[in-house]
Amino acid sequence: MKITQAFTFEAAHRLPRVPEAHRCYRMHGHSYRVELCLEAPVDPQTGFVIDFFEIEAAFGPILQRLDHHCLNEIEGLENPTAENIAIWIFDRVKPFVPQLASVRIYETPQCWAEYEG
Ligand SMILES: Nc1nc2c(c(=O)[nH]1)N=C([C@H](O)[C@H](O)COP(=O)(O)OP(=O)(O)OP(=O)(O)O)CN2
Ligand SMILES: [Zn+2]
Repeated sequence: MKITQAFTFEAAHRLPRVPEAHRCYRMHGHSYRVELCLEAPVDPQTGFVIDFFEIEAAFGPILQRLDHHCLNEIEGLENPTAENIAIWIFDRVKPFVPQLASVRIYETPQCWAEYEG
């Protein structure tokens, strides 16, 4: 069974490795959407893969490190592309939520990156 919980955060970033003429070279912001997808059997007792509240508790402190921050200043996110943010989140959530199967990060409703570890 797969379950997904979505979160949002606001953050500033710039992409230091694109050409200077690229508009993303300059500092700007996004309203990011994160989707954490978990895959595991349903516990017949609870009817849950895992309680959504447990995911929220595990991801909360990680989300706080991103929300209303400049992503370039966060260790490991010096080049904060959607791809690298997905990897960064996956690597930090997986130890606490072993059922984590993938992380999706949306920069806009039309553009996202998905990492499956
Ligand atoms: N593969 C990737 N390509 C791009 C990424 C990325 O993370 N991975 N990121 C960017 C920039 O962050 C850029 O800010 C995204 O562009 P944006 O102007 O926000 O999005 P749109 O062009 O779709 O939105 P408009 O409404 O047209 O401004 C670029 N590429
Ligand atoms: Zn951007």
